[in-house]
Amino acid sequence: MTGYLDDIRVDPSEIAAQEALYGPLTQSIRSLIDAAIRTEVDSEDIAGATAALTQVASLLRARQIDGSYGAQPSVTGVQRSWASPVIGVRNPIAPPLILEHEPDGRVWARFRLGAGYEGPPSLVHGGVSALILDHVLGEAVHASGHWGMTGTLTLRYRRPTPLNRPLRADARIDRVEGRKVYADGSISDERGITVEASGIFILPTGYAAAR
Ligand SMILES: CCCCCCCC(=O)SCCNC(=O)CCNC(=O)[C@H](O)C(C)(C)COP(=O)(O)OP(=O)(O)OC[C@H]1O[C@@H](n2cnc3c(N)ncnc32)[C@H](O)[C@@H]1OP(=O)(O)O
Repeated sequence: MTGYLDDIRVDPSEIAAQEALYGPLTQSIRSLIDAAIRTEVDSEDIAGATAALTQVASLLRARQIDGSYGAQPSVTGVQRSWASPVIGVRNPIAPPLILEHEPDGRVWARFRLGAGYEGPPSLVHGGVSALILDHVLGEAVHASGHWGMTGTLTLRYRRPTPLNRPLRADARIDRVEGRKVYADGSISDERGITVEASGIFILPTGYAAAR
């Protein structure tokens, strides 16, 4: 079976050029999502904005890939997750998280979540916290030289997570048992942990280990 991480390398300058091109587009749409949720302009302006956006969408759709973005190769030959809803350079719904990797394998990110991530009023939606923790735990698994699909993700919501405040996500792997990698992590605000997570990531039958 073909490995999930194909060993194809793309010229770094081409990737940098693509990031410089698509990054600002994504940021504009991110800002648009927030504006669409919070706007109080009159109905004529809403109608004008709707028409303008329909035009923009058809401009972008003039040439596009079939289906979803998939696993595009990166400089290092591993998957380039530009469509990820957590870290994606080309996904406006990604906060995005900029992940930092420590030499001991810990993975963390600082971020803020605005109006587009609301659950209870002025608080982060629990599913959004789960999304972020699934990804950050998965990254810790990947950083350890393993790869796996999320088999089980267990969350404990200890306190509400605030919108529009500095947040931090942390993850590390706990242990490896055969094809299963156990990882732990959390989201914290300035006062400490708000959500704790533990996950079991499983290398599917028939797939080769990443390293
Ligand atoms: C770097 C990028 C980070 C990205 C992070 C985001 C990750 C994701 O969102 S992944 C998407 C969500 N996850 C999925 O869709 C997974 C769907 N499920 C599957 O594909 C399969 O059920 C899968 C891969 C989990 C296991 O399938 P399979 O390889 O057939 O497992 P199987 O042979 O039955 O079991 C292997 C071992 O795992 C255990 N196991 C199987 N399923 C689970 C599970 N869901 N939870 C816990 N343990 C499990 C079995 O008991 C067995 O344990 P042992 O070896 O001790 O007997």
